[in-house]
Amino acid sequence: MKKSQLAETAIDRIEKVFGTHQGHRRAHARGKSYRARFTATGSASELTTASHLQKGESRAFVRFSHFSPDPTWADAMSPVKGMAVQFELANGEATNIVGVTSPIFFAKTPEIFTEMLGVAKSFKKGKPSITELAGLLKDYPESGAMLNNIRKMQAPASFATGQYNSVHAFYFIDLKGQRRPVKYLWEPEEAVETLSPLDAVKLPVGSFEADIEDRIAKGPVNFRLDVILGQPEDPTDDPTKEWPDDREKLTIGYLAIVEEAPEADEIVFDPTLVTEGIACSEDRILNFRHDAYRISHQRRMSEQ
Ligand code: HEM
Repeated sequence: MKKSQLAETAIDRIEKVFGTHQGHRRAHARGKSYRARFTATGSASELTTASHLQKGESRAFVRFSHFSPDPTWADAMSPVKGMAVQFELANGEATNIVGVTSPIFFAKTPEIFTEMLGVAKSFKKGKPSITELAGLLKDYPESGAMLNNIRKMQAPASFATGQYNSVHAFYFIDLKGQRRPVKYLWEPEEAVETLSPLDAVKLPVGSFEADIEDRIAKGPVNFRLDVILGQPEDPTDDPTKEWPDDREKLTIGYLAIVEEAPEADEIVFDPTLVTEGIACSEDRILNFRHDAYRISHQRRMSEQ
């Protein structure tokens, strides 16, 4: 199957499992968008020629979200939260960093992702095909481990207290053309804080949005942008694998989120939108996301 056909199938299956929600993103449907200022420290200059990572300031949009494709789900049912950032570049172009509060993804390839959604379809009818799912998890143990983690995972207490991972690796490319694998990590200025599942279920729908609005009304909500520097043995093609904890981290910038920006709701935060000085890794899930996000965008815009 061609990559774009597989992406159509994946989006069709998301709709089958979670419903079609007119005008909404087909994943991370509920969220809130903001304006931000990004200040690059300049410490990435030796590793990449990317213009927004040279010492200085740029403007950005940020969208916080709950992972569910169903916008009516309670905040607690989406322990994975998203933080998508789009930087405006001096040449009029843009580039994105899209993060979630999990360091890994549950499927290694687009085919596995789409196959798993095909099985999940039966959950909706209240008759989970346990045999099929068990077979699938036996074939893909990395997915089983991740799904177990999600079950145990605690949501951040606020969008402002989450740590957001790019999950995929990217390459920084320096002036001489040398490539260095990196992963991004947004670290909150506030202490990292999570919610117990018991506290999370008490929260009314939309409480995360109300909380972040309150915080921003009082002053900027701040994040630090770190890159984790990969070593040659670290996998760059597998989003189900974390890199070892002891990898060097470099702080390359600070983000101050300052005001609401509903106009950013239309943005497609395609993680493959990189700029000169940065390249996507070979990770097939990362590259698949380009088509999936385009299709979701087409569908949601045609419904407005
Ligand atoms: C097979 C893999 C994946 C598929 C098919 C997929 C699909 C989607 C779709 C359809 C959207 C909505 C796009 C739009 O309408 O603008 C979306 C949004 C999002 N996805 Fe994924 N996704 C995948 C993997 C991931 C991974 C690995 C991450 C981890 C960083 C991620 C994080 C997000 C976030 C944070 C958003 C919200 C972006 C925003 O605020 O607009 N996704 N995803």
